[in-house]
Amino acid sequence: MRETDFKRKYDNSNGPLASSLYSFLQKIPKVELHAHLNGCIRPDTLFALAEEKGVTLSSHHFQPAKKNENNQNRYHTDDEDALLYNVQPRSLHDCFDMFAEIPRCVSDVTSLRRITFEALHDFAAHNVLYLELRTTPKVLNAECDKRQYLETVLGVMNEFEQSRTRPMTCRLIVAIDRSLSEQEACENVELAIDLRKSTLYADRIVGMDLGGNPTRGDFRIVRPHLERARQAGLRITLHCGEVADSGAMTSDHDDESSPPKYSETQAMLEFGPDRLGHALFVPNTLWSSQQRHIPVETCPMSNVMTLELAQHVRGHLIEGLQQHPQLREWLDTQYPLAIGTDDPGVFDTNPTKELWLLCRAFDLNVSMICRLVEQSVEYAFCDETTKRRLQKDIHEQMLLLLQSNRDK
Ligand SMILES: CNc1ncnc2c1ncn2[C@@H]1O[C@H](COP(=O)(O)O)[C@@H](O)[C@H]1O
Repeated sequence: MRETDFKRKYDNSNGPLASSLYSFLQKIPKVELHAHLNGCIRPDTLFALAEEKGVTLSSHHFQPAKKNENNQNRYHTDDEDALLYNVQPRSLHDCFDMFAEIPRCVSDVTSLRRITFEALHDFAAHNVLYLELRTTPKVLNAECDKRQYLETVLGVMNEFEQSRTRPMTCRLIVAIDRSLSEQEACENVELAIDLRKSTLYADRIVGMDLGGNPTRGDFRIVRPHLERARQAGLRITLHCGEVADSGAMTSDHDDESSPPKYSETQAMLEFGPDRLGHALFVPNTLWSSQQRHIPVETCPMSNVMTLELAQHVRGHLIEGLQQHPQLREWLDTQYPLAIGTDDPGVFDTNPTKELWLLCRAFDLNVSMICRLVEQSVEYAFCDETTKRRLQKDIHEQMLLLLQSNRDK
């Protein structure tokens, strides 16, 4: 089948073929480079853990998804109809409220093991062949300090890989929460460096992430610790420009007598991270030509929700995504991108849904989306041998899938 035929077959936006597109996308091999462990929690697991531990969750945030009643008949109704809407409250503010509540339920090693296993299982179910999962190490209780927290997650990754006939390759990124203290940042970096000395974890821990509430904290405080991590061989990804020039220290004064404004986004670009998370508000003037090649981890559903893009179109996700501040330009200019889910449990998403939304919002055909996925392996933090093996596996699987569609 030629590319134009594919486009005709799979790009029928509101018609019954939408489900064919979804099931095709579900089968393609994928790469997930931007997922936060606690944000992956299955809603059912969260409710079960809350009950078990006697935790009352805020009813505003933790409720089953509702359909947008006003618009149920506006679009063609097919199996995929439920995917079109997300009217749950998930502004940036809402989701950080939720992030504060989840650890009250994931409060011991047993529940940490459970959410890790389930997250890995859920990614593998969408044929993710390579996963970089990130998490902020936490002290859960007297039996579980930050080191045990990370060792638990790493242990589950080992078990998961060994138990599957066609294993998903799992890697860990140790996260720093920018809203916490410098000491926390320092501890997380030292822990990541120390754990990598063990042959058990040397390959498994690949990088550090700076995340957390973008309206809090200051990159300048964390920067020396990230520098140290980089010198120790860890790769660095930064949540950057998630809100307009993030950073609590930005000066309000802009007259000639006052010192130049501190731009956190600029400082992050100058640091030269290996990848950027989100990069929603990075003015064109800030990027030097070299920085323009820093790959971006983009998370369509998360962006639609935190920027409240779908609110203006009655919760319709595709129309919401079309308002994304950067994606159209990135796709048009073939900017280096990796498509991620961010927090599948919080945003009611999964790796297939992300690709499906992207295809439908920006009129991408399946060949384009396959190319995008294949290219994103290049931005992974694993070693070169693993990358080449993955590229080969992904390419072969994609060819087989495209071939079998041609034969139908
Ligand atoms: C919505 N976009 C986002 N922007 C920034 N940080 C985010 C995030 N989504 C998640 N996190 C970070 O990941 C933590 C949850 O996973 P872990 O407890 O680390 O496994 C959140 O508390 C936040 O620090």
